[in-house]
Amino acid sequence: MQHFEESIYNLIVETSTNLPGDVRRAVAKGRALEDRATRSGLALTTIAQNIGMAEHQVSPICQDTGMPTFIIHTPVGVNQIEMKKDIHSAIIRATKNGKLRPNSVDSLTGENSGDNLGAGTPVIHFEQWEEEGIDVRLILKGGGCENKNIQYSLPAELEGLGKAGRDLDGIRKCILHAVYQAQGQGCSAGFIGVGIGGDRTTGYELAKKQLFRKVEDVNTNADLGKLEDYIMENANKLGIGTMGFGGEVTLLGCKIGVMNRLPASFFVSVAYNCWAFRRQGILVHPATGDIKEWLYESGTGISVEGEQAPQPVAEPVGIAAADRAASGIVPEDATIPAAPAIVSGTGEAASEPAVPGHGAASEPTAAASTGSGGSREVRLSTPISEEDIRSLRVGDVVILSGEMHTGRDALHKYLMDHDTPVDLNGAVIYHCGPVMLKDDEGWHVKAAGPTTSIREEPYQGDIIKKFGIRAVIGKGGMGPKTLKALGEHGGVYLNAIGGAAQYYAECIKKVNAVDFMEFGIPEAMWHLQVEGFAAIVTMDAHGNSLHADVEKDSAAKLAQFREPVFK
Ligand SMILES: O=C(O)C[C@H](O)C(=O)O
Ligand code: SF4
Repeated sequence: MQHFEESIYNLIVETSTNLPGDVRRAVAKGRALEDRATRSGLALTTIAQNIGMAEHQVSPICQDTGMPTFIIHTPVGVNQIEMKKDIHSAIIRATKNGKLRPNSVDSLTGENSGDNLGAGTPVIHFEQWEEEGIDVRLILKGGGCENKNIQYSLPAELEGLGKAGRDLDGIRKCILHAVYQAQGQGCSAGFIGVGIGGDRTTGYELAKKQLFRKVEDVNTNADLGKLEDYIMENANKLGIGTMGFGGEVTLLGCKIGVMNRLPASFFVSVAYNCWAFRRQGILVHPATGDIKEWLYESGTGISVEGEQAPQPVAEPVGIAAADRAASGIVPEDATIPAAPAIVSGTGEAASEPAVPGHGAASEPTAAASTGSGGSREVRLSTPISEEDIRSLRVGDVVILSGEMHTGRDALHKYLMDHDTPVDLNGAVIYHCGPVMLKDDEGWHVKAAGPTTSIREEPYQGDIIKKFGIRAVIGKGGMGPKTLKALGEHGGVYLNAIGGAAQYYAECIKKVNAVDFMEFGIPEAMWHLQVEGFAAIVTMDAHGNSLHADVEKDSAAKLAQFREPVFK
């Protein structure tokens, strides 16, 4: 099978950079349901633009290319040992070429192997079958959405929903709760795979395998098909929205599988996948290793525009996101807009009605312009003053220029009891683990979207105060400890659009330097020169948190699903 390594390399690149057709149609459907001028609507526009950029630049849709997981069916007689060697070499090549982020980290030492190989990685499941061809499927599922997977053991008492029994209605409650508990942290709007039964291990495996079904297929089990339809009709009533900003679209797909269980156990396992639902497959010739056919429809040419009733919507700056997305590629001569789609073309930010429970925006600073609906676009350069930060309110869109510093799990733990290598007074910390490539000119950013910020909650408040940091950028929001520190010290949390890795890479004009390379590329402290980096204030220095409000609001909505539906 002399071409098998090349075929696997092509599968990896296609999966990482070109969102498949069925997923794009689901994103387009979601966009059609969301008001374009809201934060969620504009986040989806940024996502659409990012999808086109990734395809055009053949670069990772999201910087987190996850735990490469292969499910391979082979006819009898195929040498799986040789296949595994070819897969490893393709993984190494794809990592070296910046199509995968080095993601294999020693769980005890924290050391990143640098080439995505290591104990248990990549994941390769081989199964034999009666067919002649070799069927290879790959999913790249990132850590942030993997962290939102959840497993229920029935019967159980579920928050807001009461008792969940060992029946279809109990399963219904588990699935709704699974969508609720993810909030926006797993980069909603998401897709879920559900596994009913099995033991703890096989239940989760079944859930993940459901993600290999096509988005538009019909469940062969009529009862489960009805449950899938019910979930798709009702999960969006939770109002969590894209990125957890609040909105009409929280879930884009639900696929449910079932298997036998032990008498003592009744597990309902949910695999939560973000909007960057990257899975692809190939049928391979068993003699030559060539690709005979692709198993999921390519995304090329499939619009993520999403037809919407004509609405007075201000087009994003630069070439309209819709044109980029519709073409599926970013035209060669396209100038990537400095002010991103989060900000409308007229310089007005999302015309979101004022966030419930938040005061009207204070007087705009010199660099601000006021959009309708009370939110503003505020241009700031680092280092940022306390006055400028305290003038910001939840809902404002901040467009940043100047130097910012990446920092996530390893750095935050380190800074708790060490000093910082750079002055962080007035600085911006970006929760991001980028894909980076180095050549003779130095380091280049290949993908740089935000990571889930809640993981830094134990450290963030202390670090903000210890070093004088003014803004933290990430996604999914942070908790009460950080919110308190923002008020005491004068800081804000800015929510960037999760998964928009090409979008934000475009705003990074230069890599000034890097510290802590010993933490590995994703965890190092990258000092980046940015221009036009846009993100939304979702936690401000006045005690306001959009995340707390959406969580409270969606909890109340969840409770509406308490009464039995499937009797
Ligand atoms: O690891 C990352 O860069 C992002 C991660 O997938 C996350 O969603 O937090
Ligand atoms: S950052 Fe968001 S889009 Fe990227 S892998 Fe994590 S959850 Fe998915």
